Amino acid sequence: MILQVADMSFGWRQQPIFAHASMQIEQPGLYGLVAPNGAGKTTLLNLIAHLRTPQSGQIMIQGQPNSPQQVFDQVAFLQDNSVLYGYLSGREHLRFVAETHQIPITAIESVADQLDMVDYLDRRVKKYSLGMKQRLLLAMALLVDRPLMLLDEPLNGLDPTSLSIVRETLLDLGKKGTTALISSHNLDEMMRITRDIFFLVDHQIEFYHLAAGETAEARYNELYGKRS
Ligand SMILES: Nc1ncnc2c1ncn2[C@@H]1O[C@H](COP(=O)(O)OP(=O)(O)OP(=O)(O)O)[C@@H](O)[C@H]1O
Repeated sequence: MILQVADMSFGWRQQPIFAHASMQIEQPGLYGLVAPNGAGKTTLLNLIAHLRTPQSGQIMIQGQPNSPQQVFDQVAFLQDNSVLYGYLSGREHLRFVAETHQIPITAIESVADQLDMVDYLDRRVKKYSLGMKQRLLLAMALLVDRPLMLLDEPLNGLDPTSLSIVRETLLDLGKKGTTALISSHNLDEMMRITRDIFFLVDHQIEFYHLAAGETAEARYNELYGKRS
């Protein structure tokens, strides 16, 4: 089992987010994570990555509890751009990631090339646009190259060209047997990446495979109220 969340509950003081929720990923591949704003997508990714602790229940990665060591060994996490340092360049971020994970510095060039970032790699991040930051965050996750990738809104703020670069990158990851859990509000783009989607509904995590002809938007509207 690649990822197992079992009977997990987590909430803030007045607000339950998960109540005895469970999820499983048995097969490698790309999986979507979809829910309305504030439902708990980022919280779920933080719980899996051990940045938050559930009040009850278990989270297992590759059959082991999600200890900090297990997360370090098995998981690459693309968080939001608040984890970036404005006064450092993209290359400095990638160097730092490579050093802490004992990855050869030469891997930086190929990741930067793959995401078409070479032109701005030496500029300070405070001068980056939102889309440039998104590509740097994805580059950092790709460099770490773990069997399980947690990608929090990797499609956010991308122009059509960047979107197609990122889409191809994610599809390649899926082909090489990496597992990625990808949150997004961009349902059309999500469907081009995967038809296997986890939806957060009533404090539970529901898996759904979109059948041929079915759209993520129709499923979303069915689950969250609006009728099309
Ligand atoms: N540190 C915190 N303290 C209290 N409540 C929090 C905290 N962080 C998040 N929340 C609340 O937890 C809920 C889930 O937040 P989360 O960021 O996981 O949602 P999300 O599904 O990722 O939302 P979005 O689509 O807007 O990114 C929200 O209602 C939010 O207000």
